[in-house]
Amino acid sequence: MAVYTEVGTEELSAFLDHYDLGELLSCKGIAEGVENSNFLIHTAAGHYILTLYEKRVDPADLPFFLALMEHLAGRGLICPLPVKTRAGTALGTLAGRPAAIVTFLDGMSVRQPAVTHCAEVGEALARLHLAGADFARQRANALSVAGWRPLAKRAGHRADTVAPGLAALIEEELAVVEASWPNGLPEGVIHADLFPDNVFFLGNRLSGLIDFYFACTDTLAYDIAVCLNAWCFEPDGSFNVTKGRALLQRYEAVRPLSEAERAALPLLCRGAALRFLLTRLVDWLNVPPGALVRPKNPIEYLKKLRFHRYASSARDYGLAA
Ligand SMILES: Nc1ncnc2c1ncn2[C@@H]1O[C@H](COP(=O)(O)OP(=O)(O)OP(=O)(O)O)[C@@H](O)[C@H]1O
Ligand SMILES: N[C@@H](CCO)C(=O)O
Repeated sequence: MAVYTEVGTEELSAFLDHYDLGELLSCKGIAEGVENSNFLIHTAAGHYILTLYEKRVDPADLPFFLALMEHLAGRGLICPLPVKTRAGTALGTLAGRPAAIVTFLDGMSVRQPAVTHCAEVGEALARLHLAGADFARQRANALSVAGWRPLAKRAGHRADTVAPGLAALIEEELAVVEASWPNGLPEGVIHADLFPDNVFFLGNRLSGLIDFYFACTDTLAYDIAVCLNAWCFEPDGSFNVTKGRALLQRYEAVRPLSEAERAALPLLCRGAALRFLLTRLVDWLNVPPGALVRPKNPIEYLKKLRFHRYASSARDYGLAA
């Protein structure tokens, strides 16, 4: 579920009075997502998404996320556009929470991405990276390599209750990525969480990207590594090199990779798998009693990490020599 905060019709109508969206016709809570409370609202002006930002989002980061969506939409990327009040602000307060309204995007996410979906996402990611190149704001990635050891500490030896030997494996992986994490690769705005549930399709054509709430300034190729992890593995845990090739080729058709980025790809993929293994592990071990949120399975990322440990070059991901 992802409605943590309920909103009364009267307070929502009063909130909407600040916008040029006309009368409120309906408001429905959206079950998907785990971070924030989301509502589909229908007003005289059309359909919109209302988001109430919950505890894991730092309110100080919200101007970055909202300005980024506006910037990217302004450069032709299909992503939610924050709607402004008559006074010109995109961020307000509703039911005691920071809140924003964004445009509704048509389309549906895919559960089992096919090769063609991977290709589409590769192109969209490259376009996002180019569109973000002149975005003036910066936001450090709190979940990059320096943020992983504190997560591992939070899990501690309880990791072994999820898979025997996991605590030691995490320790080994941290040592590798901390010692050799690449510096000096091209940086810019990255989405950092472009999983299939954050990409919409109409048929086989990509129709929009959502959920920019992990976006930050970081290594562009790391964003590719996140996508290779999220899009190109099969349910049995094997890497589908045809999907990898499709994603990388369409990315490179828009933004070719440098030799240094290609060489770093296996390590970036390894780091990205460790990042999602760790956040999932911490969530898995700390489900609040009675919570309706179903944590995501960390083991999926342990399997992916095992693949990356044996990958020796970008060719293992489908990139031509
Ligand atoms: N602009 C939009 N247009 C259409 N639907 C949207 C839009 N934004 C969000 N949604 C719907 O709301 C759901 C949750 O949104 P989102 O993924 O941003 O939430 P979240 O709580 O941040 O989730 P996550 O767990 O992915 O971090 C999406 O799966 C989608 O169904
Ligand atoms: N995409 C993340 C969840 C946070 O959005 C995961 O699958 O672990």
